[in-house]
Amino acid sequence: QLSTNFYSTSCPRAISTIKSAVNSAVAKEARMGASLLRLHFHDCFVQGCDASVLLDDTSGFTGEKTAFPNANSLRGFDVIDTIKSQVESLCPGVVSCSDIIAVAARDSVVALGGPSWPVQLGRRDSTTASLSSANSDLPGPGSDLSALITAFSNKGFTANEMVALSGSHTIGQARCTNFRTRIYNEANINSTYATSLQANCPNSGGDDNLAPLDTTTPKFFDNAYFKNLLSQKGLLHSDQQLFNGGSTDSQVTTYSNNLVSFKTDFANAMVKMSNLSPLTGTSGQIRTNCRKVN
Ligand code: HEM
Repeated sequence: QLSTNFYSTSCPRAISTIKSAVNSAVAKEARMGASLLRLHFHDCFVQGCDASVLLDDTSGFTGEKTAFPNANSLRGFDVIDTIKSQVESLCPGVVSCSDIIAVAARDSVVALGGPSWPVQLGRRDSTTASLSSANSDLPGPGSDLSALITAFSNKGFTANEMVALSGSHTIGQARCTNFRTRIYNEANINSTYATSLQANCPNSGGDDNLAPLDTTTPKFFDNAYFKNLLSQKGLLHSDQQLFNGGSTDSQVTTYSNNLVSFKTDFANAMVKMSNLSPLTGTSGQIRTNCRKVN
């Protein structure tokens, strides 16, 4: 039901407006590209790509922003607000918040040197959100390979697609609280790498101190993430699980040697992720303000 030309008559400048805004946000801060990509993932894995992740908590409504994977972690809400107000002034009540996130995620990857993909459009926005689904459906950084495979399989993805999508961690940052156990207690980590991370992630305190998920080129969407895994330089426990003597090792090796095959598989998996259970037709609504139900 979605189509790439959904707004071509109702809001012809919507897509170029989103792209310009993403390009300027990424030019200002490269990490914002990573944050917008992650926002799309955390939207789509919880109730489908319906912008449920954008809804603010109020006294009578609990959204997803305080879920463990999101709280003090998800970013990019202001950029989405800016884009939304620009497209609202062009075409009031036409462009959904969920479509804005989907296009912004694609444009972010392109801005950082990654592949492009066609974004199907026509998603509508939810009137609900689910804190409990956000807590249960988004995989955590302590997950083992089997848990990662299951979390993605629950959303219809193969293990191969899970590995390709994990290549997102070639950009962006993580907080100390999410990799502390790994750098102090795990054996399958490069010891020089672990020691260097410990300087900015003490045994206690500094929970929000950041380190790049890709230690070599964190502002560039390439295959360095997979190369790092071969030398046990995955930042998160879950990252290194993809190359730890298990069934996904060979795919990691392939991606580390073949940038084109990673980019192709990543783009295809993103198309699939972007299409997770959209609201269409008369379901949901086009929110005026992405942070609240009309
Ligand atoms: C395979 C399971 C995954 C796990 C366990 C996981 C976990 C995490 C964690 C813990 C962080 C750091 C958050 C923080 O410290 O505040 C992170 C960051 C990030 N994740 Fe994932 N993630 C996974 C898959 C994905 C997927 C599928 C995507 C996108 C399609 C993605 C995109 C990102 C990006 C771009 C960042 C950096 C965000 C920023 O710098 O603001 N991740 N992830």
